[in-house]
Parts: sequence; structure tokens; C-alpha cells
Amino acid sequence: MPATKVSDVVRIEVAPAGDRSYEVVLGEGVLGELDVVAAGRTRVAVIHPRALRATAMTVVAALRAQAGAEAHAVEVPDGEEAKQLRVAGECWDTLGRLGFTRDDLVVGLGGGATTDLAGFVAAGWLRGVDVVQVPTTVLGMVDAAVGGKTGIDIDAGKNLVGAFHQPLRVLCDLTTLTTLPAVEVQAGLAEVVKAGFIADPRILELLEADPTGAAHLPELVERSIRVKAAVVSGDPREAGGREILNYGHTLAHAIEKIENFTWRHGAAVSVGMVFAAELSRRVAGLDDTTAARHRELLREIGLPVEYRGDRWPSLLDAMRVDKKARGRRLRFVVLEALGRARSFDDPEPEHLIAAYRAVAAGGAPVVEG
Ligand SMILES: NC(=O)c1ccc[n+]([C@@H]2O[C@H](COP(=O)([O-])OP(=O)(O)OC[C@H]3O[C@@H](n4cnc5c(N)ncnc54)[C@H](O)[C@@H]3O)[C@@H](O)[C@H]2O)c1
Ligand SMILES: O=C(O)C(=O)C[C@@H](O)[C@H](O)[C@H](O)COP(=O)(O)O
Ligand SMILES: [Zn+2]
Repeated sequence: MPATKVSDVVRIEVAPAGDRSYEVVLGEGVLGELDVVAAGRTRVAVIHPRALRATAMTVVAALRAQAGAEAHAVEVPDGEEAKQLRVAGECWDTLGRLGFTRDDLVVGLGGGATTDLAGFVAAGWLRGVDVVQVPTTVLGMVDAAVGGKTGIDIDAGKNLVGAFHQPLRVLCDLTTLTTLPAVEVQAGLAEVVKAGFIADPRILELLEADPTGAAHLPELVERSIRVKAAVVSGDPREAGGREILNYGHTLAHAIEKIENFTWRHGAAVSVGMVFAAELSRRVAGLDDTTAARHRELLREIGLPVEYRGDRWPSLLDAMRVDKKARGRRLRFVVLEALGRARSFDDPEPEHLIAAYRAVAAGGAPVVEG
């Protein structure tokens, strides 16, 4: 990982094998580039959450004035509420009313939930129209908006319906983060920590020096994007290597499902990584110090590192519909060492239970059967 410091604007190339490459642009004010990307489009739909209504209005006005497009704001619910089939359906109805054609453009302006939804809407409309992602949360910038995974939640589980649909460009404007509540910054830092453990340990040092992330935010965001860009370039459709980005996510998605998607994704990933680290210690030879470093750092950041002990049986059920599972086999991402992640199939039940004990609040996990 290069020791570059973010100067003004950083451009990171994502080159997915078998697909066109695109840039992730990071810096202050880069949202202005949207007018250039949208030039020549007849219609642009800016999908945004309520919280970003004012920003969306400004963006739409600029697209009309600078890009000469028929631009429209399409408001969706805040956060995870937007990742529903009903909301996607409403967006498609809107595109229908606007007469959206194959060379029109969707823009996803918001956090990861919005960019996941907007990407899915773009992937489905006329079997695929262009999408530009404009993430406005730390999590969206470092992870969700990059790499073309799009989707929605259903009752059966998190992100179970979706498509791979790479964006045309990703514009990460750091000035949009000024309105982001601290708790959302913390949630985003969970994915930053993930990038640190799986690929770039310098990230961990920067966060240990300042667990708020504030002192090094541009560098943390840049480093995390570089990790994601490298991984998805090598394996855009998760045929293998991309699975490492799911570190901590098998348990995290199960928690999110059980909590009816009311937990922040980053908070669930935090618990999931403490669990995955303990599993890694038991089945993949991860050293004790690196395993313990997960809990210490995540706690310092202010993220949760525990979940209900009595929920183990339902968590286990939920993990069986994880996308990495094959047949009756569960699959987890584990660390062999700092910066060395891989998949691991079918851990012995006693290892899973022991790993869950590391995060189970209120004592030992309840085990059925
Ligand atoms: N596709 C992927 O590769 C990928 C990767 C990681 C996470 N995700 C998904 O991302 C989602 C989580 O994203 P998130 O953490 O960004 O949360 P989010 O999208 O739910 O946003 C959190 C809250 O902040 C608000 N918000 C967004 N930007 C704001 C701003 N600048 N100022 C004030 N409020 C703002 C939102 O409206 C929402 O209420 C989850 O659904 C997760 O599954 C996807
Ligand atoms: O991009 C990926 O690949 C990831 O796994 C990134 C994760 O942080 C993200 O939460 C993703 O949406 C999870 O994907 P899923 O396929 O497990 O739903
Ligand atoms: Zn995630």
C-alpha cells in the first residue's frame, strides 16, 4: 500500500476483469464533476434519502444548468428502510413516468443503503442503465459505492436480492461528510477497520492514534478505497478472492436480520469481526495479539463488540442463508495473520460456539439440540 497522503483530489482506478474500468474520485468539492459526467444525457434521476433533500435539490439545479439535462430528484426513505422491493418498485415506476431510456443516467446520492438501492434500480431498469455513485457517508465512500455490489433486503435476509452492476464513476466529496452524525462516522469506521485487518495494517495504526478517525480521515478513506479497488478489480463478481471483503459479515448479516435491519451495518460488522477474529484464532492460527486487537480498537472507536447470548440458535439459522454458504456448508472469512484473509468452510460446531462466546453478552451462548 503506497504511503501517499491525500492532497487535493485523488483518482483511484477500479479495473474489474471483464468489465470497463472506472474512477473513484476523492476530495473536497468533487461533486462538481457530476455535471461533466452527466453531460450529453437527456434525463438524470438523482435517488437520495430524505436527509439529503437540500443537497439533492442543489445537484438537480446544477445538472439542469450545467449539463442541460432533464434532472429529477427521486426521494427514498433514509437508511436501510430504502433497501426494499417496494421502494425499488416505486423508483422503477418513476423512471417509467419520466420516460427513462437506455442512455439516461441514475445517480445514487447518499449512504450505502441509498447507493445499494440506486445501483439495483439502475441494474434492473431496461436490464441495465448507467449509474454514478455519490456516497455521502464514510461507509459509502470506503466500501458500498465501490465495486458494483447492489441489492435490497428481504424477510429471508440481508442483501439476498441484487445484481453486480459497476458504476460509471464514484464521486466521494469529503465536504458532504460535514453533516454526518458522529454515530454514522463510527459505523463507517468498522469497514475501515476491516480493510485494515484484511489488507492494510497502517489503517489500524492511524485509528489507534486517533480512534475518532478525524485526524486522518482523508488518508483512512483513501487507503480503504485502495483496498476495495484492488480486491474487486481482481474478482468483480465474487468468484473467490472478493470474499475477503466479507470479513465479519457472516455473523453481522445474521444480527441485522434478527434485529429487523434496525442495527447499523457497521455496528453489526464490528461484532462480527470480533467473532471472526476469535474463530480465526481457533481454526486458522491467528495470533492472540492480533485477535485481541480487534476488540480493543473497535471498543476504542465506540463500536459494539457484544451481542445477545440467547440468540445463538437463530443466528446460526440466519447464517445458513448467507451468500457464501454452499449446500449445508457454512463458509466464513478468517484471518491467518494480519493482512492475510481467506475463506474457511464448515468450522466444527465447538469452534463456532467458542467464537460466539467471545461476543455473547450475559454469559455463555444458549445452545439448542
Ligand atoms: N454494496 C456494497 O459493497 C456494500 C458495502 C458495505 C455496506 N453496504 C451497505 O451499506 C448500507 C450502510 O450504509 P451507511 O452506513 O452509509 O448507512 P445509510 O445509507 O443507512 O446512512 C445512514 C444514515 O445517514 C443519513 N445520511 C447519509 N449521508 C448523510 C450526510 N452526509 N449527512 C447527514 N445524514 C446523512 C442517511 O439518510 C441515513 O439515515 C447497508 O445497507 C450495507 O449493507 C453495501
Ligand atoms: O463488496 C463486497 O464484496 C463486500 O462484501 C463488502 C461488504 O462490506 C458489504 O457489506 C457487502 O454488501 C456484503 O455483501 P454480501 O454479498 O455479503 O451481501
Ligand atoms: Zn459491509
